Amino acid sequence: TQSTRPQRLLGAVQQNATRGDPRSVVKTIDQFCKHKEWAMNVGDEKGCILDSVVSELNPATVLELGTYCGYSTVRIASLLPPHARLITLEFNPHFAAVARQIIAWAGLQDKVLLVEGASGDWIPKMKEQFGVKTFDLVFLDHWKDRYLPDTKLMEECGLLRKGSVLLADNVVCPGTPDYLQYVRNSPRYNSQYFRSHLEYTKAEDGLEKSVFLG
Ligand SMILES: Cc1ncnc2c1ncn2[C@@H]1O[C@H](/C=C/CNC(=O)c2cc(-c3ccc(F)cc3)cc(O)c2O)[C@@H](O)[C@H]1O
Ligand SMILES: [Mg+2]
Repeated sequence: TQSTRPQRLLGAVQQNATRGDPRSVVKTIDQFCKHKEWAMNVGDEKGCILDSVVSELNPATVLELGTYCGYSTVRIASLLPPHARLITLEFNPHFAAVARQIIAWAGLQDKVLLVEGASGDWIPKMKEQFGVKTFDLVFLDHWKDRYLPDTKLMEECGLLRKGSVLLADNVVCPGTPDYLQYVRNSPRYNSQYFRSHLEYTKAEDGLEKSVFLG
């Protein structure tokens, strides 16, 4: 049977990255996407911005929406303090299976909880199912038309506190116009655009960092 791109990406990690070394997993995926096949990982340029936001925030609880192959999951989890936890939501079982193996190859499975299912179904269950109070950081990188409804849902479910940070990928390309308009015009957020490029290309893209004001 034909392999899928995520399977080929996993193969590259298993052949070239050092087990237990998140940086080598990240580097291997970026090499694969630059020289073999493009894939929709946040990439190394926006990834450095992601790293700086995570390092500065030093979050105890992180939510990622849209795991895909686990590239940003590995980047974030590798920067978390020992008892911090990252919950990542992915509704495609094949992508989830690949991501689990990539997260395990990086040795980060103890910090990461990959939950299979749709964000809209799981966000309302975060408190009762996982004992989450609020999230210090949310990384949005799933279907672009879900950023706004899921943000409103997180507000309604009391999952954001004063100072919680939303970091959104692709606010320029493919673009998330309704989400941007909301966080940039709502009095409940302080929003900032970090200009960068679409992963592995010269096209413009960027990350929007929005601090919830409570
Ligand atoms: C409600 C719900 N619940 C759970 N999982 C969910 C979910 N909605 C989606 N997912 C999951 O998350 C990933 C989806 C990511 C979507 N990302 C993009 O479409 C994307 C596209 C580009 C891109 C840019 C220029 C182009 F020409 C082509 C593509 C770049 C990117 O960085 C992207 O992120 C994928 O793994 C999907 O199964
Ligand atoms: Mg993205």
